[in-house]
Amino acid sequence: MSRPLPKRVAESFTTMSELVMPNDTNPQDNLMGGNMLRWMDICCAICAGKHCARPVVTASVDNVAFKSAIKNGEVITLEASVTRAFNTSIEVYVEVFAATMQGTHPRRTHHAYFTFVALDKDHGSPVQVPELIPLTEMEQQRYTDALRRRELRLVLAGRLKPEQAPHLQELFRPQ
Ligand SMILES: CC(=O)SCCNC(=O)CCNC(=O)[C@H](O)C(C)(C)COP(=O)(O)OP(=O)(O)OC[C@H]1O[C@@H](n2cnc3c(N)ncnc32)[C@H](O)[C@@H]1OP(=O)(O)O
Repeated sequence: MSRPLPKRVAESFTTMSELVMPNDTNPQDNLMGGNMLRWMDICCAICAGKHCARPVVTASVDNVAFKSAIKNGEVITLEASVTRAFNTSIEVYVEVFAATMQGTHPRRTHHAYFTFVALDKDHGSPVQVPELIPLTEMEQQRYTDALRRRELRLVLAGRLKPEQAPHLQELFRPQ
């Protein structure tokens, strides 16, 4: 089967908002990390599904730091965009912003890279994804850096040997 036509980042850009409710929080009244991860996964999965036009599954999540607490009653907004398509997998970047319901105390609270794999509808096996066309300077930067991030996560997952990761090695080479 031929590879689907390439797509631009804007074609799958996804945003969603959630109001943090008592059921989402811990005894300190802060949003539970697990709930945050769940919403990040959902937002990224919608974005990945739009890009691939196929069923997608989460293959991995890179490091997520919980630096800034989000309080009960605050509104969070998630923004997800595809950074690069590989063969059957794509990398999606998600940023999370929080603010009060009145829009005060706005801040960026979380960000992470998710990897999704597109599956064939009939057999559930990985299938080729459309390539990504990065247009803006930021899209091109994320696209370039995605090679290094991919190598790092595949090395950490035991799927790639460090000596097979040239973009990653470049980081550690003296200038
Ligand atoms: C939206 C959701 O929450 S879905 C629910 C949670 N997710 C799941 O249940 C997924 C369960 N896992 C799976 O089904 C399988 O492990 C799959 C489909 C992700 C991968 O299956 P594999 O048999 O490893 O497939 P295969 O070796 O062909 O690799 C397919 C792609 O996955 C990528 N991949 C596999 N593991 C990882 C990983 N840990 N990190 C990043 N990419 C990975 C490979 O690099 C490859 O990408 P490429 O074709 O672009 O080079």
